Amino acid sequence: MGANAEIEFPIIEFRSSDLKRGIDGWHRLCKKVREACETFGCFEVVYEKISTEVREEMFGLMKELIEVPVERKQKNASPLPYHGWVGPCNQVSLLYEGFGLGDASNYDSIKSFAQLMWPDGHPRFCNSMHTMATQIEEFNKLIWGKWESVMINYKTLLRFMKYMAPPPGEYERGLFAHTDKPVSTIICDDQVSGLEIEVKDGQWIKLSLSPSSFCFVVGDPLKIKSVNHRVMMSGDNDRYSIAAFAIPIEGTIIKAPKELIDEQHPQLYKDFDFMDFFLFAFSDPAKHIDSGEQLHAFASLSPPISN
Ligand SMILES: O=C(O)CCC(=O)C(=O)O
Ligand SMILES: [Fe+2]
Repeated sequence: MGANAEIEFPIIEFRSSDLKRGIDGWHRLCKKVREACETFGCFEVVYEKISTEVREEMFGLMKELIEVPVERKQKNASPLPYHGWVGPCNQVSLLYEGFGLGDASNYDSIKSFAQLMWPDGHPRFCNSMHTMATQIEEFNKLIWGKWESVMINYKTLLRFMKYMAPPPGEYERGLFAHTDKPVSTIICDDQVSGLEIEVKDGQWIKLSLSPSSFCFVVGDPLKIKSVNHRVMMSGDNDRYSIAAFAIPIEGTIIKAPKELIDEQHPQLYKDFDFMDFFLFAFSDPAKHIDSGEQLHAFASLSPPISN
C-alpha cells in the first residue's frame, strides 16, 4: 500500500504557557506526548523556542556544505557508526548524502567540523549551528525530563541530509525503512516532503512539515514503541533535512524500569550498555535482521523475568 493520509497523525504544540511543571497545561501536554509516543512512536512538534530564523539559516548553510569538494567531505569520518559523511551509494541510496556532527552543542566539536570543511572555519556556520543544537537539546530535556526512567545524559548527533530529486515521474527511495537506534530523533526539513511513517502494517503516511514544525521519533532503546520510517522522493526538488539524535553518553546502561515489572509485566529485555547495542545495530550480523527486530535480537530475555 502506498502513502496515504487518512490516519490522524498527532500534532502537539508546545506553548510557552504550558511549560511550567505542575500546572494543568503541563499535565495535558505530558499526557498527549505519552499517548503519541505509545501509539505512534512519533508525533509532529510545534515549538516556537526552536527559532525558525536559525533553522532557515541552517538550510542555507547546508547548501554551502554540499558544495564542498569531496576530499574534504571525506574528512568527516568517525569510528562511531552513523557519525560521518556518507555519499550517494547503492547500500543507502543514489539520491542520499549525509554528514554527521557528534556532540553538536559543544562549540569545539562544531568548530572542528567546520574547520575540516572550510579553510576559514566558517564562524557563521558555527554560531548558527551552536544555537540550533542548544535549542534542540533543551527541547529533548523537556520531553525526557519528565520520564524518570529515561533521565539519562545525552549528547546530540546532528545529521545534515540532502536527497536529490529522482528522475522525472519517478517515486524513489531516498532512505530505506528503519527504526532509529538512538533514544530519540528530531527531524526538520526545508518543506520539500519525503519523510514517510508506517502508521500501520504496510500503511505509510507522508509528512508535510511546516517551517516551524519538527517530527519527533522515539528510538528502539526505550522500548516504548519504535516506528518504521523512510524517505521517498518524487517531484523536481532536492530535499534538505536535519536530524538531531539523542545519543546516551558513554557507559550508559539502559535499564528496564523496575517499578513497572511484576508478574503481569515481566521484564522482556536485559539491561544493556547503549553503545554495545548501537555498535551491534550497525554491524554485519545485524544487517540480516529487520531494523525493528534488532533490539529484540540483541537484548531479549528468554524466558522473561518477573519480580
Ligand atoms: O531525512 C529524514 O527526513 C529522515 C532521516 C532519518 O530517518 C534518519 O537519518 O534516521
Ligand atoms: Fe530515522
